[in-house]
Amino acid sequence: MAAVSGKIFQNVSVAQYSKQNSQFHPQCRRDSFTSNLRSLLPLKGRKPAWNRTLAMQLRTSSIYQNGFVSGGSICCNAASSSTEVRPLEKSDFLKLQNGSDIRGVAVAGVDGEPVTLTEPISEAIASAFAAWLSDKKKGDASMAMSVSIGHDSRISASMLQDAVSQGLMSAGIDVLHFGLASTPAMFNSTLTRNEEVGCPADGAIMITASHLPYNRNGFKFFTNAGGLGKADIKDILERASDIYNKITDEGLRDLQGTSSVSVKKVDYMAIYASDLVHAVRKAAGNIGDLATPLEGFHIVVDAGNGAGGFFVDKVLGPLGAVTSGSQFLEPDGMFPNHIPNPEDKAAMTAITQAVLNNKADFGIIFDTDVDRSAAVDSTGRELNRNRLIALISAIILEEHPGTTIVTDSVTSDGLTLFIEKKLGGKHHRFKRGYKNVIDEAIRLNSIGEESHLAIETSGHGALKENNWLDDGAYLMVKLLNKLASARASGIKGGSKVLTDLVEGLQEAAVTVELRLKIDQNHADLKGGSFRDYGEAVLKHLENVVDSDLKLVKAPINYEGVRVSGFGGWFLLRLSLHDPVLPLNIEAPSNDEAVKLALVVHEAVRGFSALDMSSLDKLIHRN
Ligand SMILES: O=P(O)(O)OC[C@H]1O[C@H](O)[C@H](O)[C@@H](O)[C@@H]1O
Repeated sequence: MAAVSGKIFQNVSVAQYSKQNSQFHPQCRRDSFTSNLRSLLPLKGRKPAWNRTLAMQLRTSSIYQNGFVSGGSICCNAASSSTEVRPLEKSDFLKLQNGSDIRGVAVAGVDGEPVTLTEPISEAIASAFAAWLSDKKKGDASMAMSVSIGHDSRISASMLQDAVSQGLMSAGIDVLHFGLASTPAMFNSTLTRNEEVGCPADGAIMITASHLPYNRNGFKFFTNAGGLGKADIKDILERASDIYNKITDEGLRDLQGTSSVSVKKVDYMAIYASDLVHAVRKAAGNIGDLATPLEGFHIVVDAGNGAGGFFVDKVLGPLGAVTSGSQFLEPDGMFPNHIPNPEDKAAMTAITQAVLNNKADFGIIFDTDVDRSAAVDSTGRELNRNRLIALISAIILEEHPGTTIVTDSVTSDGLTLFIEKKLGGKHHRFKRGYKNVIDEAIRLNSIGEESHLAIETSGHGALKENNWLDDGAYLMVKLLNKLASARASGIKGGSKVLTDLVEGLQEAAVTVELRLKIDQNHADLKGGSFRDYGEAVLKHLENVVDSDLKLVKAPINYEGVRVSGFGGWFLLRLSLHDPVLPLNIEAPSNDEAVKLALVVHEAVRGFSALDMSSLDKLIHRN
């Protein structure tokens, strides 16, 4: 059963898709594949988990069934049960690492994007996580361990959830299925004590590729110590490669044994959301109507068809807010309305328009898996990027005077002035990457420098009071707290109470972000890595800047080359993941922006593997 022109038909069985399969490797005998994993894994004194009946139950209990769009454009990567798995190189697994996440192509049909995140690979990754977790916990060998699994709205979610469940069960791990969930809720499930639902889980896996296109997917892993870091992800991928290849080397054996692990469906989002509701009620204090402190506020939410729709019925509704005009709340992994990404212009325009059309007091937008967010005030002013950081900083610095705010590297000079001069805090501009800023804030605290907020211009933000959970919903709760407490104290004016908090933030007239691609196949790289090449570009730029009296290199800088001049600044750095040098420029006018762009252009034009077209365009457009 196929779907047509962009629509996905649901309730389609996996078996029906077996012909539309992976380009990355042939289909596999997944049942046998799974059974063979067991010989490589710590079974914790349990019997092997997998059997065909359980597989069927898992498949039919999935919220989203695998599906595809006809016309050769989209199909899910469902494995058939008839062909064998071909061994893969370790490097194939390591290519799936994206900083502290795993990301790959899970849906076939996009030209030039072969499937890399197949069911057996995902199973092996989940089994490797189980082994990693078992090593970390170093507990009693007979101790039962559990892992929660959640996913965003992607069309490959169900397929990957099944594969991941199998990988965990093969390792004797009890599985908690949360279904559609947010990334922060998954981390939360490793912290929350709730015996009824089996929490805290020993580990959590979120199936998501954040805002990336529909054909991608990936995994984020958590324990109660937080999200796994780069080194752990590399370790897991290496283990996964061994598991995967050992099985294919040894051939496939028949499944034996019975299941002694449990698979439980849990409505964890209800538990997580009620904690958010409680936080806002608490912030409203003992004044006014405690149960519905947002009564009288009209708040619209744009979930971008990701996992954030729960915020309307499970958070804002119980708090008494009017939410009419909220949009794109239904999960739809084709993201038909806009990219669920608060950094995306079209997405911000959509929520701004919704606020204005509905004459709402406030607007909230989430990314696909709700670890990022942004807001819009009643006048349609976007509260994102530097403004959102300024706003949350103002709230945190009221609560913790003088504290250090850790941000990513592309934050503005105006933000530093605002945090340090207006709010009396300290701005620690660190590196790009949400995990980098969170880890840095934790490190600062550990050496005696108090920090309560780690936040990126991307909309990722984590607070000490919230266990350094990187949570877009909790960031918005901090803003709702302000609205609720203002109302409780009789202050009128809707979201003005928030807009007032960023009064005095200096903002550049011109803000530019370009991404200069490095051609990895270019002869200039001489077979070396794009990272080495990018570093060479940056070193050269630094030398040029050092010899130019009009330019001042940032005295403290943790990433790339950041330079002040012509009343503005620029930062050229290496992308965390891609063969790209992102260039950020902020300037008081177009002319000044072009002068800064020219500095970069002149310095790096000899590097012919670098795609300068966007820089050329900027210079010649003005
Ligand atoms: O270095 P870039 O390519 O700009 O990517 C940087 C971004 O990468 C990922 O999306 C991370 O989740 C973000 O925290 C980070 O800001």
